[in-house]
Amino acid sequence: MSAVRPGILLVLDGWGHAEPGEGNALAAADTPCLDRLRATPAAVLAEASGSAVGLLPGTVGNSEIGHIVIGAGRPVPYDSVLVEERIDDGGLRSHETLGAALDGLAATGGSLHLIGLASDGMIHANVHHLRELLRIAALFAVPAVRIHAITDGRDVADGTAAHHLATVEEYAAEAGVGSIATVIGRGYALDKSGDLALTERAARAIADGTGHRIGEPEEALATGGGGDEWVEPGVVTGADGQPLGPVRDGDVVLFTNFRSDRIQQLADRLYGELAGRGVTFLSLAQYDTEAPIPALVHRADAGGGLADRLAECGVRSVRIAEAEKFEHVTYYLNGRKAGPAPLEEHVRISADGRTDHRAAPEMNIDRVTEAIGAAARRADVPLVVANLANIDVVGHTGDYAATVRAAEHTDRAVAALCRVASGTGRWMLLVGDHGNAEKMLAGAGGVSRPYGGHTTNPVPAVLVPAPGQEAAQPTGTATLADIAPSVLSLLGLGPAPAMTGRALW
Ligand SMILES: O=C(O)[C@H](O)COP(=O)(O)O
Ligand SMILES: [Mn+2]
Ligand SMILES: [Mn+2]
Repeated sequence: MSAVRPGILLVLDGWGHAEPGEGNALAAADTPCLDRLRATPAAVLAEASGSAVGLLPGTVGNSEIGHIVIGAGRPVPYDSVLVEERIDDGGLRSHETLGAALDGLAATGGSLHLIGLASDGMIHANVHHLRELLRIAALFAVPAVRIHAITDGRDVADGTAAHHLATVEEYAAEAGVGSIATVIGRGYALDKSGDLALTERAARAIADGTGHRIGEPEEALATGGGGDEWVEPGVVTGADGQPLGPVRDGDVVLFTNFRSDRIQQLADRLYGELAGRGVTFLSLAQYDTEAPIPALVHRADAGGGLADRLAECGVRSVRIAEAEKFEHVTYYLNGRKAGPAPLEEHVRISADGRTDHRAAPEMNIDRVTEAIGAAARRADVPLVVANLANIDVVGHTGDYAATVRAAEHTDRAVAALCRVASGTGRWMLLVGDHGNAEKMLAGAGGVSRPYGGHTTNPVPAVLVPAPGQEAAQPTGTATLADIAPSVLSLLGLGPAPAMTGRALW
């Protein structure tokens, strides 16, 4: 252990790279420390999207796959890709569990309820997967398919929900089956903060048709004063004036999101109410729900990475992030293994109740910075791993000015942490997990709209050497898969056998 050279791995969430220009909040921000670090020879750009990290080519990065790959030291086929593969090889059409559930509906005259985010944001869901599920329902002659469409405005530009609802309707017309039964903003349906009152609004609309009544799905959008994300749960009524889609005993509910974190609160809530009434539950990909919901597509193994190697070498680490990104520096970075690995300590900086990140772009960065400092000062902790959430979380609001301020708060924190690192004899490795705030405008049809989503841009990665340490200049193309081998090498340890990335410094 004495040979281990202590360090800090600091993930700046949503820290992407793009040339300065309109909508680049990171380039516009006054960030003297980050600018200085990025100008050193130890700075490099790393691929953080598409096939470099295990996504389909050209797909924007996200926090889950970003942290999974940072920890695994290799690209890991993401759930979205595995779903696409099962669509392409016919595995979904011939899936036994799905087939049995749909055959059951054909026999009883029940309904299939498809619940998921209706956009092509490719972070939580892809509306094209819904197209395949509608086609399968038609093949099985399912009598009725009710679509519970969750509007986005976060992974895609705000104001595009009408377009995505039209796509869903087009797919239903093409398959000859399926009607939109509810339209619900993701703020309600995909809450992950534990605000069960929001989930309840979504669950009531889906389960028993309680909510604002509408004749056509598009009418729901008029309530979105807070944008597509906050469309009030709208319940479509049929010719008889009754809600089209309450879930009846014996129906089948299939969640179409491939990413678990934001749908699982709703999935657990609906399961709790409906599973006892003979409703069958399925999910397109594997979820981390408490409810035992069978998945149609299973996850790739993401183990054998940094956490396993640290445990094997007896190296203690402390993981620190605020609530929004806590799972990322623990569960995802550890290859989706729950609970702390041996010799691992977790520090979760709880949210302070301020939910408008535009008004408080500093979030809890001071408390996170203090916690990193406290861990770094401990001689028994060779590795501190932390996430600074501001750039990504504030970036998601689509508010350019607030995001500039988030970057400036981040710069101030990084400057303080450089002093901590040097004062405690540590190296510090900074890396983004995907792009976000370097692109705050997105154009379609000649119109630029505020954009709070992620990007395909590379991310900066930079080593701040420990006092007296030489930092080599990295060569070749870097990716997030190179971070775990780099961290191990900086600690003075070799990579894990499953890692395909390489040490950059
Ligand atoms: O869930 C969210 O907040 C966004 O859709 C994706 O952001 P994340 O990948 O950074 O969590
Ligand atoms: Mn992220
Ligand atoms: Mn994000």
